[in-house]
Order: sequence, then structure tokens, then C-alpha cells
Amino acid sequence: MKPLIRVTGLTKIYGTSGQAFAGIKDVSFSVKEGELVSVIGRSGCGKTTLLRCIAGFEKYDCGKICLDGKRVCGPGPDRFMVFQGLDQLFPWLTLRGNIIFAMKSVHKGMAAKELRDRAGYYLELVGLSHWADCYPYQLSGGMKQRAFLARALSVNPRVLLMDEPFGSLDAFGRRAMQDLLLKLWEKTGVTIVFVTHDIDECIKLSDRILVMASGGLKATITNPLPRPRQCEDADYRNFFTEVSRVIGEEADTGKEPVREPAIRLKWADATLR
Ligand SMILES: Nc1ncnc2c1ncn2[C@@H]1O[C@H](COP(=O)(O)OP(=O)(O)OP(=O)(O)O)[C@@H](O)[C@H]1O
Repeated sequence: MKPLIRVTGLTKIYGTSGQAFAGIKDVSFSVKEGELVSVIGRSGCGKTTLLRCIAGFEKYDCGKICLDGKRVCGPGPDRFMVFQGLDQLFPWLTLRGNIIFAMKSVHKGMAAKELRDRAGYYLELVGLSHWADCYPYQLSGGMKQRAFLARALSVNPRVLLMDEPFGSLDAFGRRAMQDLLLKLWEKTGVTIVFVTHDIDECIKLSDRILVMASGGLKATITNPLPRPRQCEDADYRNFFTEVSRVIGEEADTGKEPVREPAIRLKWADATLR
């Protein structure tokens, strides 16, 4: 299948005059249409930067990102990013109002009735129909997460970029959101790039796992387990051990990620290791 997202030699340099360092260096990979790919790695290794570059929120210094063969030069309605944290809804709008607001920005000129009907459909999809007229402050963390998903899907993006979306939930809430995400992914066929710190989460969810370390892509691991994935299964435990080993190797070197002075780079010497 043709890749939907193609990232080639992506490098993002942070810093100001004199000294600079690479938030991401020479990262290349592709994601097929309809694939669910996780990005995992230690804190500071560049996961969010990568996602923000794909979203078009961040300008990059070298390399190329293409979506369906076209170069990404900024944000667009074909991509929707779900951020960390629970404050992503407008507090002065109801749940339905939040979803309609997002849809209006993409489906310009859509009739009010259709906007309302569509918002109702997506709220039902995530089990929040009865909360449509509530305001964000009236919702639990898990309900807010479901609302973020409804809003993201309502604009019908080709790619959903998710940055540790369930990190603020407890174990039960997290499991429920993972199940819901998989259900909606199968139903909609949307392509997902999912950043997480959690090995179980990336094994449970993804087709492939991109392991990042110190701004680079260290390994790409194809998930061999059939769905649904049960952590009690022997194959699951073996795969968990394998993924942990690949991620752990970096920790074993004792190297800190990209901000260490040893790998800081001068602007004039932006040849990245
Ligand atoms: N706007 C910025 N200006 C300067 N440095 C930045 C900026 N954004 C990120 N960085 C640095 O780039 C590196 C990669 O950051 P990034 O947020 O992408 O990592 P991450 O893997 O998502 O981390 P975490 O898992 O903790 O969220 C870090 O060293 C970070 O301090």
C-alpha cells in the first residue's frame, strides 16, 4: 500500500545564536493509510516535536514531510492533533458547541441543522449523547478525552496525531479510552500516529512501533500480535520484553537525551550526529 505520510531526513534545530541543538535529527519513516503507528521513547527524545512537525505547527530545518505526496508546509484540515492534558475544549461552549465550532472551521458553509446532526452523531459514537448540552467543567477527565476524540473525528481528518492523550487518566480510564480508540479507528479507518511513554499502550494499540532516542529514530518494530491483545498471553509478554529491550538499551548507555552539552551544536556546524 502507498504510504500516506512520508518523513524523510527530518531535522529540527532548537536554540538561538551561537549554540543550537537538534530536537530531531535525520528521522525517516513512512505510515500507510489506515495504519496505527506509535512513537515511544524517553522524555525529551523528540516525540512531540516530531508530531508538531507533521501537524505543521513547527517549521523544520532539513528534510521533508509529505502527506499523500504533497509537501506539508503548515497546518491543514487533513490532520488533527490531540494534545496532552485536559484543557482542550472552549470552556464557554457546550460539548455540542465545541464540536460544531471545530466542524465550522473545516466544513465552511455547512447548514446549522447538518452541523447539529453531525455533532450529535459523533457524540453518540463516543457515548456522550446525554452530555451534549453540558459545559467542559461538568465533565470528568475520561469524558473530556472522549469529547476530544469526538471533536477530532468530526472534522474527518485523514491523520489523527495524538500526543500522550491518555496520560492524565487512571489505569481504568486509560484502558477504556484505548478500547474506544481502537473501536473508532476500525470504524473510521483514520490513520493514527500516537505518542506514548507506555509500552503496554503502544503494544495494545499499534501496528508498528517507532522507538526514538536522543532525537533520532532508533528502531521500527512491527507488532506481530493479533488483536485483541491480552497482556496475560505468553506471546504478548515475549513481545513486551523485546520492546523493553530496544527502548532500554538507550537508558543503559547512561546518555541523557539531546540537551546535553556534549551533543549541542553550533549553528554553523549543523551536521547532526
Ligand atoms: N520550543 C522549544 N524550544 C527549545 N527547545 C525545545 C522546544 N521544544 C522542545 N524542545 C527541546 O527539544 C527536545 C525534544 O522535546 P520534545 O518535547 O519533542 O520531547 P518528548 O520526547 O516529546 O518529551 P516528553 O516525553 O517529555 O514530552 C527536548 O530537549 C526539549 O527540551
